[in-house]
This record gives sequence, structure tokens and C-alpha cells, in this order.
Amino acid sequence: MTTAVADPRSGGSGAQAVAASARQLVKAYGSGETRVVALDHVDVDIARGAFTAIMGPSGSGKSTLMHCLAGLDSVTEGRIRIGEQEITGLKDKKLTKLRRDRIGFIFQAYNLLPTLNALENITLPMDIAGRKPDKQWLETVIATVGLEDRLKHRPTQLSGGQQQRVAVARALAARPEIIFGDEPTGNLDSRAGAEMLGFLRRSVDELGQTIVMVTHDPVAAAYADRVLYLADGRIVDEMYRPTAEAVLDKMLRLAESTDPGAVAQSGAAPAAGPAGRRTPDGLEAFGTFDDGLEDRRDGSGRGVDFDAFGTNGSRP
Ligand SMILES: Nc1ncnc2c1ncn2[C@@H]1O[C@H](COP(=O)(O)OP(=O)(O)OP(=O)(O)O)[C@@H](O)[C@H]1O
Repeated sequence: MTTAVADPRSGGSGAQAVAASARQLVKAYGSGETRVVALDHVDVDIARGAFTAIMGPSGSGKSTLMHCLAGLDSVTEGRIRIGEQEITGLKDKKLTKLRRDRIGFIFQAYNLLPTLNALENITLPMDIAGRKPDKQWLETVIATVGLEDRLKHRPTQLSGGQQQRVAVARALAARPEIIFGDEPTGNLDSRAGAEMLGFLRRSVDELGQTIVMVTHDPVAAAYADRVLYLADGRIVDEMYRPTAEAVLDKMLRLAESTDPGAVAQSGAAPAAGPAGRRTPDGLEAFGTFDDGLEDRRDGSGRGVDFDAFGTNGSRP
């Protein structure tokens, strides 16, 4: 299945620049009886300057897709491009350089170096690449993630949320061509998560940053411009301008179509009640169903400093 980057906001006519793409991407692990096809002929274009979320049940291939797109994992078949450059077939050294110079990462395990303080961790990728940080931008990033008074602290002296903010600041500071995040807000409480997502959103809107994020959380996905749905290693659906409700609804329908029993057995009554309370059971296949949905989604939930991050009104 081919997923073109048509932008419905421009009436579907204007094709957007592509930041990364996969063509007929196959990723298989193991061999013989233990062979697992994690990605099954995936075609996808990731639009430049847009925020893309990847969703799908546990084991559907989300992380594998992200790792392959980011050049962190080899592919079994197919081609990956970052911008115009094909990365499949690149030798390790070139791939490492490409990742270092052009890609930013935000993982749940923050991968901060314990011997460096927060500021040093934030600027480390640029230091390694021999690039001077743009001082003004660095200050903007640090101020926005609220780390000004923690810059001299080492990771062990920071809370989990602060460490994650360092990791996000590190990814953004170098202004990479594309940032990949694997559940970037997974370990944050809802307030810190909303702040982080607001900041990522702002970096897309105001700075043209390209972000790809794997998430299980409909609220997080609602910050994106586009949601891709994976099931069994294939892209089975997508949604532009998502809302948390619409994402949740789509997840429910996909869970029903891939495992009708799960939703039926849960006693779910999809027509009744608020979407967020329907069928946590039926959504288990999607991993961590976020029970805090309503808290963060309702009108008053916007008090969670969305304004401070310039996202008020439009998201999630
Ligand atoms: N290193 C590996 N060796 C063997 N199989 C693997 C490996 N990594 C992933 N897989 C398998 O590939 C499939 C896709 O895994 P992947 O981690 O991409 O799924 P996911 O959608 O990110 O799942 P989750 O939401 O649970 O993190 C799964 O069946 C998984 O068991």
C-alpha cells in the first residue's frame, strides 16, 4: 500500500516536501520457524515540517518502522530515504554520521550521559559533530522546556521528567532535519507530557521542525498533523488533523476489525457513553490505554499551560 503525502488542508492538491520515505520496506527478524515479519512491504512518505504520529497495537511494527526510517536498524528489503539521500546500503560510518548530523532522537530511555551536566548533555551531539550551538535558539529551547535553573545538574540530580526535558532539548537544540520520538512522553505525568507535546507542536509550527512520534496515547497523537495506523506490519489507515476522540474511535474500530472478540467480550457498548470510557479492555491490544484521557482533553484541561506553549485553542 502506498501512502502519499497529500495534504488535505490544501485541498489535497499540493504535494509536500518529503523528509523521509520508505518504499516496499520489509523487516524480518529471525529465520525459519521463528521468523517474524515486523514490516510487510510498507510504503510511506513523511512530510517535511509536519508532526506525524505512528499508532497501532502492540507488536504491530511501530518501533521497527521508526528505527528503520531513522537508520537505526537494517532493512530486509526495500529502500529508505532521508530527504533525497537513500540510506539503505550506507556503510556504518556514513550512517552514524548521517544520524549524528541530520537526525534527532527522543527515546523513553533518555540516554543521558551521567558524567555530564544537563547543558553538556543538551549540546553533546553538536559538540561531537564539531558544530557551534546557535546560542539564541539554545536559550529558547532551554527556557521553553524550563531547565534554566537545572543546567549544572547531572542526570542523577534531576527528576525523571526533568531528564526527559533534557533529552527533548538535546534533540531540538541541533535543529535536525527530522526528530524521531518513541513514546517521548511515556514516562511523564499528564501535565509534563502536555507541556512537552505543546513544545514539540510549537517547534513544528514555528520552526518548521519535522517530527515523527510513536505513541499509544490518543491525546498525544492529537498533537500531530497526521496519524499513521499500523497493524501486522502494514499501514492500514491514516488520519489528518486528528482529535483525541477521533483517534480513539479509530483505534476502537481497528481493534474490532483485527480482533472482534476483544471488544465484544469487554462488554463494550460503542454507541454509549464518552469514547474515552468505552472499552479499555478492547484497547489492550494497543498497549497502554491512557485512562487520563478525559482529564487532559476537556476544556478545563487546557489550563495545563497549553497557552504557555503557544498551542492554545487548536490542540489536542
Ligand atoms: N529484535 C527482535 N527480534 C525478534 N523479533 C523482534 C525484534 N524486535 C521486534 N520484534 C518483533 O517484531 C514485531 C514488531 O515489533 P515492534 O517492537 O516494532 O512493535 P511495536 O508496534 O513497536 O510494539 P509495542 O507497541 O509493544 O512497542 C513484534 O512481533 C516483535 O515481537
